[in-house]
Amino acid sequence: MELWPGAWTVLLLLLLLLLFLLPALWFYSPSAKYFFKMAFYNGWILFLAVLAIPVCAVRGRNVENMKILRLMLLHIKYLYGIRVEVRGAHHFPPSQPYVVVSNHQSSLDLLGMMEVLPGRCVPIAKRELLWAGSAGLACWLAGVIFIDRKRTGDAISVMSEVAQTLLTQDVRVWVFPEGTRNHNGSMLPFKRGAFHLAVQAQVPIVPIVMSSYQDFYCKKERRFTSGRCQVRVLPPVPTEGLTPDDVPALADRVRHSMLTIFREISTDGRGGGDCLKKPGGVVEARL
Ligand SMILES: CCCCCCCCCCCCCC(=O)SCCNC(=O)CCNC(=O)[C@H](O)C(C)(C)COP(=O)(O)OP(=O)(O)OC[C@H]1O[C@@H](n2cnc3c(N)ncnc32)[C@H](O)[C@@H]1OP(=O)(O)O
Ligand SMILES: CCCCCCCC/C=C\CCCCCCCC(=O)OC[C@@H](O)COP(=O)(O)O
Repeated sequence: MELWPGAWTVLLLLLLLLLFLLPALWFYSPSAKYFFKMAFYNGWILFLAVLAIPVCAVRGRNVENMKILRLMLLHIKYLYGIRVEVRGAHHFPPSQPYVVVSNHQSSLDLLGMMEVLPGRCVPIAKRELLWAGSAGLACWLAGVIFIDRKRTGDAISVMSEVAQTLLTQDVRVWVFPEGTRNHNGSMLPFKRGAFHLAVQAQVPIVPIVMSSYQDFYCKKERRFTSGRCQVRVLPPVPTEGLTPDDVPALADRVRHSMLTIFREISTDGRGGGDCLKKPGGVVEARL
């Protein structure tokens, strides 16, 4: 293919511009740095998923594949300088099915989740994640359970099937009972699916709390630095003998204990409040 003679000069100039512009943006614009870091986070996960897919595919769709995804993602915390400190891991029941419930601040939760993910444990995820390119396929191969949040009836019947699978195939599930990402420094009201699931299967609930990221990450402020996060595993909550009527009180009790721990371990100096800085530099606290 013949290129117009000036084209090389233009290409060279563009390349030089990129070489200077990108580092300049990185160093002088915290917002640009935030975008690069988030773009790399997603891009890197998509790339790792491409590597994981053939390895998982030869084993077929299997919860054991979650181990492969976990191993592949464990190093990401080092790339971002995030120290993940795990406490209470001894609370995981050693060999029985259970339902893990944890707070959901951002897609960075994947880091804390992979740090403590027990064997044969699969997350319940929104159906849209299935279409996230290679990551969606890798999740499917690892047995991630997808629910359609727009169809309550369907989501509930999937959860009821899961209650059976928990017992027959000895698996554990990880649910984010807030049902969506929430970075407002507190926890949204809990949806009850996870608790119905645990009561139906009569298995314990293991609550896990990840401390606030607001020290090092704030989407609204476009701030993403290195930092520290504590992942606390709480003692299992038994559900034997409980009936569907007990679910609302059970969900409230678990949420209350998680919120107490969340406030205790979140050392962001903002009281766990909203990280959004008002124009005057005042931090708005919304508990
Ligand atoms: C290398 C590559 C790696 C890639 C990454 C790998 C890792 C990937 C990690 C991915 C992480 C991804 C993370 C993510 O994607 S997080 C987003 C998806 N997860 C969730 O949404 C989970 C939490 N949601 C729920 O539990 C909801 O309740 C569901 C979804 C079930 C329905 O929600 P919906 O909003 O539609 O309705 P509602 O909550 O108002 O409920 C309506 C009524 O039904 C009752 N009800 C509920 N359930 C049951 C039940 N089972 N049996 C009997 N009844 C049940 C309920 O009590 C209520 O009644 P009442 O109480 O008002 O009378
Ligand atoms: C060819 C198509 C390419 C599509 C590219 C899509 C880019 C996605 C890239 C990487 C995927 C990273 C997987 C991270 C998983 C994080 C799970 C997560 O945090 O899901 C959000 C969900 O809990 C709640 O969602 P909402 O807050 O309700 O919203």
